[in-house]
Amino acid sequence: MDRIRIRGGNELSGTIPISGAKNAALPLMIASLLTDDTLTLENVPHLADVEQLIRILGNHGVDYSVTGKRLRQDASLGRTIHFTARNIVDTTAPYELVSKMRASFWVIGPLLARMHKAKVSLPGGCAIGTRPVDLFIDGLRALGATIDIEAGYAIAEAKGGLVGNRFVFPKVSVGATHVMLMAASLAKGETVLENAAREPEIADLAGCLNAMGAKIEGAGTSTITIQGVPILSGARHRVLPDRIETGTYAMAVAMTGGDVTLTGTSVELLQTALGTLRHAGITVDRVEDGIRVYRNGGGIAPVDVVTDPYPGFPTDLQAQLMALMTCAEGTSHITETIFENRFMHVQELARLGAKISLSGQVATIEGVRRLAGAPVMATDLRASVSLVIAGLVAEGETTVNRVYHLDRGFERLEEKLGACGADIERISG
Ligand SMILES: CC(=O)N[C@H]1[C@@H](OP(=O)(O)OP(=O)(O)OC[C@H]2O[C@@H](n3ccc(=O)[nH]c3=O)[C@H](O)[C@@H]2O)O[C@H](CO)[C@@H](O)[C@@H]1O
Ligand SMILES: C=C(OP(=O)(O)O)C(=O)O
Repeated sequence: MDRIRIRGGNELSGTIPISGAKNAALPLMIASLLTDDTLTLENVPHLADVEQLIRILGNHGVDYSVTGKRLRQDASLGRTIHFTARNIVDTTAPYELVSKMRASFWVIGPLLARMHKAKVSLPGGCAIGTRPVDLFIDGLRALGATIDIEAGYAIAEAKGGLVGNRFVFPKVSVGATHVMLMAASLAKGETVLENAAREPEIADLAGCLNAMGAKIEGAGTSTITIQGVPILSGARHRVLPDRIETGTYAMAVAMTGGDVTLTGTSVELLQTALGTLRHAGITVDRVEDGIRVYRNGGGIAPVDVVTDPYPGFPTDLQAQLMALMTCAEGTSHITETIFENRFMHVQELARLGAKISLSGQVATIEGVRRLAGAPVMATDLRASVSLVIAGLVAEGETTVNRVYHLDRGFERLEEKLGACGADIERISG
């Protein structure tokens, strides 16, 4: 199993190219199931989750081909992948494939819409909470599907096809909003989604679906209206930049000090998180094609943050912010409101000398003068990268084990950080 070894103490300076967003690429790839034409996606990141979803889609009959690989020697590769679901050969998404990744459950939407049936294993993904699927089921039922849960599978049918309806999400859900967008695009008549997720990845999917011929208005707001169409065509769409990767590297620079420009990304995608960094005393500037982040000399000020659905502070940056706050000059509080079990990095950060106490969903972080390197274990995707951030300033050597979590969501992390001066390497085997 690969490990990442870091020797802490180096400032970061230089340029980090930001990849396409994992959490946009996944639903966009799944949207290829909605048409027998070719959906071409540009700027697709090279990640374990993307490769796994290619396997899942392949099982349903989606062919793919890759172009635009390794055009440049820097890390901003952004592959172009062409997906064609000429015939859906299987409407079952088996446990062996789906259990590895939460988003794979989302195939239920397009399969139901196009094939009027689907049998999909209940999902896996990061163990950050119970992560039920009730909202998906209630939403699809509102569009006329019958759904039973049997032996770990959701078995769904929509004889005669899905029919548009009004659906009010009782709770904001990114995944359920993605699925309802895809399903309603091929339903008969109008669907109105209320209390929909507003994440940029939702608007990205809607933009792609509209390019395929869907009629969606309001994506990016909490009310989305979809006029169903009988058929969708192919399209070409560029995956939006990864705001979580952007925020992660911004926090890494905040942690080490130095001066880094994050390219191919935009401040608009993560205003709240960048605002938090400014409160912490970090300078964040909009520059052409990206964001410049620097901290020269000054300390890190403590902050109080609550995670929230977009446009709030993202739960996917909570662990990274906590790593940063371990070195703040004072006490910070971070409240996690999205997932009930997303503090697994706390005990690993403590191995490096962090002082963090937990009370329910609130973490209190008392800044310390120094962290010291140690072996640590990645427990989930964002938790793993928080350990890398801490390792960048910890004195001595930090080894992050179970790097496969990192590979789900960070493209060429050690290369990107290494190019900016970090002493970081991957140890294979
Ligand atoms: C691949 C992807 O894009 N993953 C992101 C997506 O996950 P995901 O789409 O799984 O997250 P959701 O927005 O659905 O989850 C939000 C909350 O709703 C709950 N819930 C969700 C569905 C449901 O049927 N019932 C229910 O109770 C969840 O347990 C959680 O407490 O959004 C999360 C919240 O921004 C991010 O952390 C994940 O990185
Ligand atoms: C939690 C995440 O992913 P997933 O929803 O696929 O588990 C994440 O991207 O941080």
